[in-house]
Amino acid sequence: MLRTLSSVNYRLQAVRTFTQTSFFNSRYGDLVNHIQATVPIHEITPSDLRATLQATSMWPVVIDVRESSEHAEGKIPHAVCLSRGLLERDVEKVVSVESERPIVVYCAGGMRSILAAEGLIRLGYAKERILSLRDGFDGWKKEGFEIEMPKEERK
Ligand SMILES: O=S(=O)([O-])[S-]
Repeated sequence: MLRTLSSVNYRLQAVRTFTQTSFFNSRYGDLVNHIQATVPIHEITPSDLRATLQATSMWPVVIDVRESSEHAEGKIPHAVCLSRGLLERDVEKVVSVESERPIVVYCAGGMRSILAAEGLIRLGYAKERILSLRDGFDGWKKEGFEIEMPKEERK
């Protein structure tokens, strides 16, 4: 499905159902699936996000909602780190509710970002602006796309 979001074309992915794995309990999966059944949150693939970041003059705001302990493995270039726990509190410092810029949220595997996206919509961000990165940072890495490593901390 191709959808126009301001000047940016996104190929939106069909809503999918998450099945339980050893990484999360079934209630967590049920919660994510419930959001996808009721809201739902649009997803973008790593390839489509990369193409968008390379092609468009209207970059989406990319927000990394992983915890700081997960940043050692790097992040998507230019992404803003705002962990899931601080997202609703601090997101307006990064992008305003009134802005038309698309927002892509990502986590490690693509589930927490669904919850994060729902939180943004509840805050008042237009649903049409919000995308979750399918398969998250793991999917981005698997494609072999660029990774920005954290700067060495000064001692
Ligand atoms: O929430 S997660 O997909 O990063 S495990």
